[in-house]
Amino acid sequence: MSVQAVSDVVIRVENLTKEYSYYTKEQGLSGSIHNIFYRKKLTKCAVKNISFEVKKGSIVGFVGLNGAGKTTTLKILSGLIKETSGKTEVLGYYPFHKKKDFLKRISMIMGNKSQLWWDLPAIDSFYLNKAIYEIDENLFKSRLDNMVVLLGVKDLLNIQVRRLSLGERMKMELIAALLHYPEVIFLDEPTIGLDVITQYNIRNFLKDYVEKNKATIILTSHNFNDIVSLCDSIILLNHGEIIYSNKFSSFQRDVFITKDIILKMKKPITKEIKLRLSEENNLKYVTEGENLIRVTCSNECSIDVVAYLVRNVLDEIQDLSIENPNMDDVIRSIYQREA
Ligand SMILES: Nc1ncnc2c1ncn2[C@@H]1O[C@H](COP(=O)(O)OP(=O)(O)OP(=O)(O)O)[C@@H](O)[C@H]1O
Repeated sequence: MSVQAVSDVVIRVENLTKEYSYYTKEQGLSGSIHNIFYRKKLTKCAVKNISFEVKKGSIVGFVGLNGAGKTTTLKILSGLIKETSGKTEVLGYYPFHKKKDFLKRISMIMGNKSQLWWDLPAIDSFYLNKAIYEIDENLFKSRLDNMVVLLGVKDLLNIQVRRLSLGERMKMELIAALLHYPEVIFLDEPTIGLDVITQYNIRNFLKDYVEKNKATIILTSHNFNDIVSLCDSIILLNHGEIIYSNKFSSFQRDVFITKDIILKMKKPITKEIKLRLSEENNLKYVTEGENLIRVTCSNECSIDVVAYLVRNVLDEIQDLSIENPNMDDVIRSIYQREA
């Protein structure tokens, strides 16, 4: 490996394992009293012996079903919790030492947790972060102005955070987390619960930030659009283990190989329409309800299939849309393949 390639790696994880220990508690008052004398200890292995590297300037998507170990890995990488075994290095630091210099160069944003002061306007939290991260006054002002304009929240800076909508608050969370211009950002579900326009704006904002600052992001998401539009590589976790890791382009070629064409018909689907569809031997479709048809086809064939449908049933179609497969279905298909 060349010297250049070695210095490009900003996150290095080797044989990382995290086990949580916890106790069961029986129900009710008698259960609580019983618990004082006898507690059953349980262990959950959330991350099992995983290894990977992330290069500077890349956006890596951590994908997996609920409980796969994504958040646990991000918490270890940001120094919030300690691993059980294995080696982690972020920007050359061991995260759990939580050195001031390290914390100044990273950020962790959790879509379902807030770092803002709930009863104060967001601008107060921004000034608090300015003090914590020792950001120069002029830099602070220019960065804040820039982000506020990009995210369209200028008029909301002086409103109490608890009065903001979910999407507005998420934009403020991003500003608070990025004011110190972190080089490595851990994003846990950044678009959870947001409408499509807000999701789109936040993705563009993040792309712009990475491009301009050569920052590195690891993000977890159950939203395929986040992965498709942001990530250049993908790591798939299942029960704490990495079952797939590749560049996003290869992932698309390997796994993300079908499209669903949804036809909304003007009238309930008749036998005659089904007959016309089945004339195309390889066409796989299912009907959903009275007048929805879902045709699944390979990516390369999707244009031909749309052309075929338009030729054969155009008069009957009220609406047509093309969708990528559902994220969880794709993950499940990889699990089955790996199994
Ligand atoms: N503090 C804890 N104590 C005990 N078990 C925990 C703790 N935190 C997480 N776990 C368990 O570890 C496993 C991995 O959890 P984690 O939050 O990392 O999953 P995830 O992939 O982020 O899931 P999701 O997509 O639902 O957010 C889960 O089975 C969870 O129940």
